[in-house]
Amino acid sequence: MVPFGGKMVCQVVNFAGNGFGQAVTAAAVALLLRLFSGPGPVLLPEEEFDDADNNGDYAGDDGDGEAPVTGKVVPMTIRWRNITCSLSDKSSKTVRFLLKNVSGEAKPGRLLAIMGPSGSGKTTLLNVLAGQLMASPRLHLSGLLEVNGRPSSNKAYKFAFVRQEDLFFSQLTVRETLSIAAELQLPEIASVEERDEYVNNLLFKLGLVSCADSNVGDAKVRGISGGEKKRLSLACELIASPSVIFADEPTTGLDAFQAERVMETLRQLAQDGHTVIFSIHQPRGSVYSKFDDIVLLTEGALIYAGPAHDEPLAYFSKFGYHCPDHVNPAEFLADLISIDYSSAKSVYSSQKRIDALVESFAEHSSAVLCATPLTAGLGAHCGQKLRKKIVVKRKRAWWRQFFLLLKRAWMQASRDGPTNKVRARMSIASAIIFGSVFWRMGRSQTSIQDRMGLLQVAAINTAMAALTKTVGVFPKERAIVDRERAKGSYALGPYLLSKLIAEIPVGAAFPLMFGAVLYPMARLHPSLSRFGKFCGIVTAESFAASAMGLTVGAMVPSTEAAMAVGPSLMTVFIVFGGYYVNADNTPIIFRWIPRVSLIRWAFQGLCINEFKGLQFDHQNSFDIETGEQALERFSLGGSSIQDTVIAQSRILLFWYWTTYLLLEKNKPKYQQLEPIPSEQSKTQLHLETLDPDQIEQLNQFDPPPAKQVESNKLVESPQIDDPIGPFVLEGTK
Ligand SMILES: Nc1ncnc2c1ncn2[C@@H]1O[C@H](COP(=O)(O)OP(=O)(O)OP(=O)(O)O)[C@@H](O)[C@H]1O
Repeated sequence: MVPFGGKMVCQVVNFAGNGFGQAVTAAAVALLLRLFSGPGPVLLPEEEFDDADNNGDYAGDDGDGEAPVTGKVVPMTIRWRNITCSLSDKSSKTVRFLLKNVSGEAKPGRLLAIMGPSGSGKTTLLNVLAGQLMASPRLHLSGLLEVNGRPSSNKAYKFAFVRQEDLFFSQLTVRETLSIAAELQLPEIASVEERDEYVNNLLFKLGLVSCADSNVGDAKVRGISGGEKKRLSLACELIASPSVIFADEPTTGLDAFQAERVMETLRQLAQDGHTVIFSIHQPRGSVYSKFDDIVLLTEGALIYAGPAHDEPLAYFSKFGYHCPDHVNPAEFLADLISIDYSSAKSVYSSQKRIDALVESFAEHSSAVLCATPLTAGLGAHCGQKLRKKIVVKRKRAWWRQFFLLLKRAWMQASRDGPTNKVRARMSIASAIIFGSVFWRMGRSQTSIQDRMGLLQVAAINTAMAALTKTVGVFPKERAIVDRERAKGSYALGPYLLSKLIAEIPVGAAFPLMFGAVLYPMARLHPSLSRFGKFCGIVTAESFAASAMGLTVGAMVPSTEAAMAVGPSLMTVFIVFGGYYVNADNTPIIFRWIPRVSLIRWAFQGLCINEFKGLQFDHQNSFDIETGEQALERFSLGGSSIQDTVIAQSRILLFWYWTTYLLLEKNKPKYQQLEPIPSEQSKTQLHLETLDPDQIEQLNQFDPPPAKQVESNKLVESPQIDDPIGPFVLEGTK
């Protein structure tokens, strides 16, 4: 089929008068309306933190904290030594050290806080310990990490990672969120009663009973509080009974009350036998008092690691840094290890102080490292057992995953009143605008052009509405899905299929509303079956555009990027939508585009549906008398509606398949921890990255402990390349 193009449009404009202008006006008005209405509601929650909720049924408050959570916690001791993480910059040939020879230990039943100023490497260290540092060719990561006396692999034991951003399906209640997560993660739960008991225990444990039946909510509709979201994140992570819990700044953004409750929850979890490691910026005194151990980092270097409470204060007082009475120790420590940027002099003096403290701790820690037996036999044995368990970890059957995900997707799509209301209003408003512009089209010759213009605009509007809705939501949903899939909760196939099916009823409602208002207003082909087909075609197009939105969302890293890419890509399909350009008149490389343009197929289907069987008023011999003649003139005569629907279905499947491949391909990849290189090769590796001046500087640098040559750059120190041995870091008493 050769679609009609520019020349034909000119001819039609000549005989149709203002039809083209009407179409452009309507499209412009619709576009403005869409622009000013914003990107539309977002289904998934933004990070929203708020005030305290004083009616919480919190475990720590009421003594319910001992309600058992199903699943035994296997004690895990994590030790790390000489963790060095560097970031190379090829253009400037420099290496920046994010972590410098960091060593430490986290034990079961203890709460370990990683503290330090912003940018000191807390999150980097946490990610390294959890094996979750995103891979990058510029990064180099080395060191030793062992779990219960065995070299660590993050698949060798169960761990939870609570990230800074809490992401949930906003329309599910707290209980539903946990129930579905439990069913997906624990195939061994066989009955509904068992599941409910498990979930109730978790709700008690995390102090979520009072909000169990509240929606999680999002930026548009208020749901649970920020602190409750954080505890829900913890609850979701606890489902698999992890031995180790990592939490990245769990109190950031929370008010003091909520922060304390979250910290109390972590302390309870530690008391239950979990090893808890978290980063924290500057806790208040009551929060600091809950820590068992701390690691103090500054500019990636260790300044103290060992017991918390008074030990670090005693340690630093040895160097003349005394914590005044009634001062929060955490604030004192934060000030001590931060660079004061208020003046050049203060920068110099604080940098000098920090360098000296880093050096002292390096010497001190090598002096106080002493051998302690591991919970060895038991630990290693448990590790082995776990490894086996995880290797054979079962997933729910494919169909069961599908039904659970279908249920969740349906709840999310159908309950999202605000989003659905806005979509409904937009569909009806667009239909009213187009219906007014193309009000009651008659059967004159000029109405042929009007009809074509209206059908093109209807196709564009439908596609854009579906696309913008999907790209506004999917990148965030993808983040949840990535996290869940990283836990092995389900496969991509059931997820995508459940999403497609769950969104059919809600997704179809809006094109139907659009059609129901526009059709009579514009007085399109007056027949019920034609009206049905009109709605069917725009609905199919809407799903194809949504599928395209999924691909865009899977391709780019953020909603903002998806919002930029999606409409731009759609513009290409609009240009080749069958109305504006004849593909035969374009360079050969563009001629395939109309075949994959969902707008062109929708337009073609709508035209066939509209024109077949219509009679037009005619006076001259060259006038168009029938709809068939009009279709012939626009090279649409040889096709059928069925062809166009099949083409739309193919396009839809193509975009779903592409989304699947992209999601598979863009799975997060983590940086491997390399063993510490031998002395010689390490020096060589380091020298390769330095310029002559820096090598000269390094040659003058003699003493063994870590030394900062330039602030936060070019740090290296010879390592003792001995195998990791059991050790403990102790503060000086
Ligand atoms: N993949 C990376 N690429 C480039 N720079 C990185 C990367 N990862 C971390 N950094 C840099 O390393 C430094 C330490 O980052 P990190 O997030 O660990 O600090 P932080 O102590 O957690 O800071 P904050 O408290 O502000 O979150 C920062 O300057 C950061 O920009």
